[in-house]
Amino acid sequence: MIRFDQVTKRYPSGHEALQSLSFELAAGEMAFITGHSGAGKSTLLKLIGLIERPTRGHVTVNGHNLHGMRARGIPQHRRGIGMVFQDHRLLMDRSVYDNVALPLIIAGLPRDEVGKRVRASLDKVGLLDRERAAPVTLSTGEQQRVGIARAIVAKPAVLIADEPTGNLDPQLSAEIMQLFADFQQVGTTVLIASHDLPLVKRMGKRVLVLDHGRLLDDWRPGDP
Ligand SMILES: Nc1ncnc2c1ncn2[C@@H]1O[C@H](COP(=O)(O)OP(=O)(O)OP(=O)(O)O)[C@@H](O)[C@H]1O
Repeated sequence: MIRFDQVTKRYPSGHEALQSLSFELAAGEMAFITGHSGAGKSTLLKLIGLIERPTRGHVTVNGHNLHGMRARGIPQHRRGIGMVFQDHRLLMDRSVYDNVALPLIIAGLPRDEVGKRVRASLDKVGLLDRERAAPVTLSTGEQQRVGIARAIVAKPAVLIADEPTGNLDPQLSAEIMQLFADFQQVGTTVLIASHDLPLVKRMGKRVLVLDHGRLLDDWRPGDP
C-alpha cells in the first residue's frame, strides 16, 4: 500500500510542487493521478520511488515509512516497486531479453531463475517471441511493453507509471492501460499519472486530481 501524510515537497528553487498532500491507496488498489501540467503528478511518483524526498510529512510504501530510510536501504526499497516512464528508458544496444533481465541481474539472481522470470514477464506483455530483438526494431507500443515487462520482472508489490501512454495512439493506449489493470487483478497495487482524462474515465478506477500540488478531488468507482 501507499500512504501520504501531510506531504509537502519544496524544490530548491522554492517552488512547492506538493502541499500538505494526504491520501491512502490500499494494497491491490489501482488509481490514476490527473491534473494540469505542473500539478505535481511526477513529483508524487518520485517520492514513492525515493527519487526525491519530501520537505515535510511522511510517505509509507509497502509498510515502510520512507522518512528514516537511509541511502543504503534505497535499492531494496526500489526492488519492491516497478517503475514505468513515458520514454521507457531502454538500453538500445541490448536485446529485449537483456533489458528485461537487468533488474534481476543487478539483484544477483541465478541465471536460470533470470531466464524463467524474463520469459514469464515477456509472455505477460505479449512479446515472448521478440526476446532476441533489438528495441530499435520494435514499434513504440512494443517498446513501452518491454519497459513494463522490465518493471514487473522482479514481481513488485507496487507498480507506478508516469504518463505511460504519452506517445501512443488511442488504441494502443487503451491496450497498455488494460495491461496495468491485469496486474491489479493479480494483486499488484497500481498508481498511474496520466493526462488522458477520457481514457482514465473509461478505466473506471479511482482518480486523484491534483491542482497546484493539492488534492482537488478523489473520485472512486460508484461515486456520482
Ligand atoms: N527538480 C525540480 N526543481 C525545481 N522545480 C521542479 C523540479 N521538478 C519539478 N519542478 C516543478 O514542480 C512542479 C510540479 O512538477 P511535476 O513534474 O511534478 O508536475 P506534473 O504534474 O508531473 O507535470 P507534467 O504533467 O507537465 O509532467 C512544476 O512547477 C515543476 O516546474
